[in-house]
Amino acid sequence: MSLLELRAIKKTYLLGNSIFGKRKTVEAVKSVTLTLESGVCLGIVGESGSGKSTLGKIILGLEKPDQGEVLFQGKNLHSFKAKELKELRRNLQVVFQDCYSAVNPRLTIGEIIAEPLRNYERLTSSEEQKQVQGLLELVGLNPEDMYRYPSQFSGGQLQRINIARAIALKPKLIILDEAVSALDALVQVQILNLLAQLKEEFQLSYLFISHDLQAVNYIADRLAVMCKGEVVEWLDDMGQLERLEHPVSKKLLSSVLPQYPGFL
Ligand SMILES: Nc1ncnc2c1ncn2[C@@H]1O[C@H](COP(=O)(O)OP(=O)(O)OP(=O)(O)O)[C@@H](O)[C@H]1O
Repeated sequence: MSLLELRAIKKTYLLGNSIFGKRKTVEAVKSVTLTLESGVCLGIVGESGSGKSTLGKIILGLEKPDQGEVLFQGKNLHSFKAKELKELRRNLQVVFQDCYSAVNPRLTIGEIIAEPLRNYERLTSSEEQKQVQGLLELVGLNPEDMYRYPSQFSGGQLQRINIARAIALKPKLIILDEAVSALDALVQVQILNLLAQLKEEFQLSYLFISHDLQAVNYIADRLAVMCKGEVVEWLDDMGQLERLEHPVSKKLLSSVLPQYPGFL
């Protein structure tokens, strides 16, 4: 059984009225079917507006698809009862691009990382402190950082804190939505290395959403290329990047393989 399965997902947004009074719509996701196996990092790449984030929001339950099904461990997400939904949230975490707005500036780092632990586990304060400090070390930060505030950290450090919070409950799947896109190149590589190491250590699965094929290529095991709401190409093996054929794939490829005779 796949960890995650999307079956013919469709999502259309209603926009404002056109000048003729008809409601305009945008088909953000047209008919997406894909599967993600346990322990795998699936990269979803595509240009801006191709529907990547909408897909992520649908999996997270932040948006409801107009048609289609999302199955998590074989079960339709939209049929989940309250208790199952709580369990799903434990197993399904997310790290967004904007590391600053993802944290409450008035809370200490310790409180931020402890939040999922407080929601799901009954720990004594010394157990909680030990876990938070362990998580900080795991993401390459200092245990003493738990007493500091978000404004005292760089973007890369804050993204490490967001990752620590995301792995606190040892989820099965983490959606990484442009999670390294706002960071400097060197910091991006450091965070990608950290994500790869955590994936191995905790057998995590990732859905790595990005417009940057270079970053996707660094971490993903498999690849889905999206264009105008559809998956237009699929790779089971990242070693076969040169085989990509769709014009959008070729355009994205030129950033990874500069010698590629594509759309430089
Ligand atoms: N809440 C919304 N209301 C109306 N249109 C939306 C909404 N969210 C997304 N869209 C539209 O749906 C399409 C897909 O957007 P989406 O954000 O999923 O793409 P994306 O590939 O993630 O791009 P980006 O990386 O720029 O966010 C776009 O045309 C976008 O304008």
